[in-house]
Amino acid sequence: MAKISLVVGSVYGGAEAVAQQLQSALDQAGHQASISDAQTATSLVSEAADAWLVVTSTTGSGDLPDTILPLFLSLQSEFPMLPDLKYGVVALGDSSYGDTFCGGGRQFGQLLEELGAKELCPLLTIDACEHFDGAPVALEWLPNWLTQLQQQTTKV
Ligand SMILES: Cc1cc2nc3c(=O)[nH]c(=O)nc-3n(C[C@H](O)[C@H](O)[C@H](O)COP(=O)(O)O)c2cc1C
Repeated sequence: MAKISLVVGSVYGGAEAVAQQLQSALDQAGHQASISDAQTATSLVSEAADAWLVVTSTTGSGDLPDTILPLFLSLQSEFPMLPDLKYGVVALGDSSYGDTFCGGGRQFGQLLEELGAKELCPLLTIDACEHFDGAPVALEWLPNWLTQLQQQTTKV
């Protein structure tokens, strides 16, 4: 059983709905998952999760939504090193935006990498051009992420 904090960035609710479905699936799999309301690095780190699952859309031109931006900026300025943390990123975007496709999720993943956290699976992109509902795509990706989490947390 792992403790997992879901970190969500959403403008219109799509990423939030995906995060809720992931939380239910994680709970059903016997993990302790919660959607974090942390706005600062300190409060998120104090949740003492084994893993963070970032679920965020992109707004503007490759930017993070306002619901997750304060946390991102706080992590960037406090810069806590997180070598024991595992993470995954589920990035919602729209490929018609070209170069900035899923830029928000990519920025968050890049920052976590710089903080020394370990990415369990390559970032998942969910393209609004292809999927009206992103939840099935995320739920299909989740088991592999969980397998990696289990393997990494049982390693000595
Ligand atoms: C004003 C606006 C700007 C957007 N900019 C981008 C972008 O730069 N890159 C991208 O991949 N998607 C972009 N999107 C698409 C959204 O990220 C996508 O529709 C996502 O599924 C919305 O999720 P949400 O409901 O959680 O906000 C933009 C959407 C809007 C409305």
